[in-house]
Amino acid sequence: MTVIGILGANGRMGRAIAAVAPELGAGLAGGVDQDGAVFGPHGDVAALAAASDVLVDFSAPSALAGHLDAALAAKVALVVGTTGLQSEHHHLIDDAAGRGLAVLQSANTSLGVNILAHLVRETAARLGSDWDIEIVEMHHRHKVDAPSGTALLLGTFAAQGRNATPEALNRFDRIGHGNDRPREEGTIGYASLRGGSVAGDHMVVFATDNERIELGHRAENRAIFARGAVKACLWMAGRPAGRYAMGDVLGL
Ligand SMILES: NC(=O)C1=CN([C@@H]2O[C@H](COP(=O)(O)OP(=O)(O)OC[C@H]3O[C@@H](n4cnc5c(N)ncnc54)[C@H](OP(=O)(O)O)[C@@H]3O)[C@@H](O)[C@H]2O)C=CC1
Ligand SMILES: O=C(O)C1=N[C@H](C(=O)O)C[C@H](O)C1
Repeated sequence: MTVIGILGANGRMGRAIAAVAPELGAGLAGGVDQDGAVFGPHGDVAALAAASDVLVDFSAPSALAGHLDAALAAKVALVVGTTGLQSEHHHLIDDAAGRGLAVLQSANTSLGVNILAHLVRETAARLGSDWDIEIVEMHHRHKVDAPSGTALLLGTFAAQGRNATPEALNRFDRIGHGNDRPREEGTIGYASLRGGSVAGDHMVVFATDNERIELGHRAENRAIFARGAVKACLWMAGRPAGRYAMGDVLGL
């Protein structure tokens, strides 16, 4: 049986993962957060890593470097679901993969969003730059990062469809830069709403003169992310070193 250690175990996602792991046939070594053990006998990340086949991290970007080091030292795979990652965090992940870690990073572990990402890439590839792309997301009032990691993931797939990088196309600054700027052709815009208990809604709008295509996904609860994360853990345990994505697990 694959045994999982949960990082960020006291959080909404950490608790959701602990709840679904048994029904998917995974064992639990325990869970820690920044204050130590949340459940199980292991009081820090190093001890938990040593007792696990794979670690799963849904915590905070500031914790990532320590979690990568602990996984490398214990020679166990790591699944990273934390969002709000900046380019320096992605470099740390690439570096750890180069130093022998099997690491999967995904801003959204649900099947539905990963299917949606492929539909977005395909749609963007078939439409010219006279089709404006806007990504709208809504999440619960406790979420700290914006735009969501999923919105950025969907924007990356849209940019790929246009043979471009998200860095070249993304625009985050429509508000606060004066009132004299029409939309720049070919760019990808983002809007973030926060309120209530929304688990995660995403909509990608392709708009041109007189018509629109809207491709979207609504998460009704966190169990969809938690099940995807546990499936990713089961798939990652014992994998060779390298950086993986949810599409590898799902065969997309
Ligand atoms: N990939 C995906 O499919 C999904 C990703 N997410 C992402 O997962 C992350 C967690 O979300 P959620 O569970 O809602 O957040 P919560 O705030 O509920 O939980 C975060 C957990 O991480 C712990 N934590 C915070 N900072 C640190 C640190 N520096 N070191 C160790 N542990 C730390 C917290 O401990 P404490 O309580 O002591 O502060 C808490 O246990 C977010 O980035 C979110 O966007 C969420 C859903 C799905
Ligand atoms: O914080 C959340 O809750 C979620 N975060 C992820 C994101 O930033 O995209 C995934 C999901 O939408 C829920």
